[in-house]
Amino acid sequence: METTTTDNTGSLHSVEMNPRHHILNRAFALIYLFAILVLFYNHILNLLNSTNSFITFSISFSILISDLILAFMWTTSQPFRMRPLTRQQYPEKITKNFSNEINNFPALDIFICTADPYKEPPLNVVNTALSVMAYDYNPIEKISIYVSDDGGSELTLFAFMEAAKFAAYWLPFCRENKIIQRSPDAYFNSNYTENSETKKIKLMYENMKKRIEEVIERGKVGEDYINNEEELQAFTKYWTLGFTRHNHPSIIQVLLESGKDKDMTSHGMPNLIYFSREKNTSSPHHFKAGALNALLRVSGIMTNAPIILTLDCDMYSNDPSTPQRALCYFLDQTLRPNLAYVQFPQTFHGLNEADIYANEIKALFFTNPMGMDGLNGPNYVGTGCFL
Ligand SMILES: O=c1ccn([C@@H]2O[C@H](COP(=O)(O)OP(=O)(O)O[C@H]3O[C@H](CO)[C@@H](O)[C@H](O)[C@H]3O)[C@@H](O)[C@H]2O)c(=O)[nH]1
Ligand SMILES: [Mn+2]
Repeated sequence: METTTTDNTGSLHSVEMNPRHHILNRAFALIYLFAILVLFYNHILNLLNSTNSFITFSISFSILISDLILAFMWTTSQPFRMRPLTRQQYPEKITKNFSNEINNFPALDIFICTADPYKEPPLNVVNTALSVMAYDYNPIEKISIYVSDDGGSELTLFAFMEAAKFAAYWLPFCRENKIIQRSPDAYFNSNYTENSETKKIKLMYENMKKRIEEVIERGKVGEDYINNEEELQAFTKYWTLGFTRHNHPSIIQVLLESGKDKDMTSHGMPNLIYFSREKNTSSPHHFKAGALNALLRVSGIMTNAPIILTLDCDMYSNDPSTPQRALCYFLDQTLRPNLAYVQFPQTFHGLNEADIYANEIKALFFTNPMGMDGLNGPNYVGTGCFL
């Protein structure tokens, strides 16, 4: 396939324009436009011939209006087909060409928003967090994960206390075995090779899952689930009489402290912070946007990383080199003045194979953003975005 690729050797990323793609898209648009014009010509003829009966006139007229709306929608989507771009990153070059960067990646703050422990099970949020805590990042201590809980739920905090303990085993397991799926749930549902080590870690995951699910079922964290004085203090300090999810002071609980907490192999760990912003019924909370604003203020004081990744609670990262891929753009000084964010597309799991209902939403996450990239840059889809 003939393509135009811009890749100065040593560059951390390349951009590819496929001229055949462009010509075919444009030719198709032209043929389609011609067909639309013929259609409207036909509609107008029908309209003129139906003036003697009110009913046939109104039918012809309403069909014309509907087709006008569809043609308008088609026209607005066409610019995205004119100049689509494909991008490629070379994270392995960060090590080669930026030897001084390898031990000095910039700090990265990761925001994960959740809002309700019953609609968004904490076990899923834990999987989201573990998939990014286990990123290949050097040093891992530079990563800080902030979990924003708009549900203000002790159940979510409990789930993350458990996750912090499990992470001490999960992170070295992923690192040493070069696991790709670093969300435990996705990993144990994949075709992994079973051996004594995977059996052991699966058992630990199942234990954590059982504890989290039992607590959710009971609706409160019983004393028998609390392991130490520190945990007890966190629950009794915040969840006092009069605490409701719509009315409570802010809660910040540091569950893992990088530099202090180590995993089972004495390797460092990222920061893990549970956070629930202050809420009261008299002021609007502005949903996820409000949560992100509060996270910006908290992280600004605690870690203030130059790069932030935003994630929803119902997703996980499926590639441990993701932050390095984003760095391929952020480390490029020539790109920097015009670079607002680096966004990854969402892919969905659990769809039927042929995706007959188009649940992948390919146009929203692939086709349109790649087309916008060739014009002025893609729109922000709200998640999976480094900024
Ligand atoms: O008061 C709230 C309400 C929601 N959320 C979180 O916001 C995220 C997105 O909400 P969801 O209900 O899952 O929306 P979706 O339609 O699945 O998400 C898409 O649409 C949202 C609204 O446009 C964007 O914010 C998301 O990034 C985008 O993935 C979730 O993590 C929620 O936990 C909060 O933190 N606080
Ligand atoms: Mn969602």
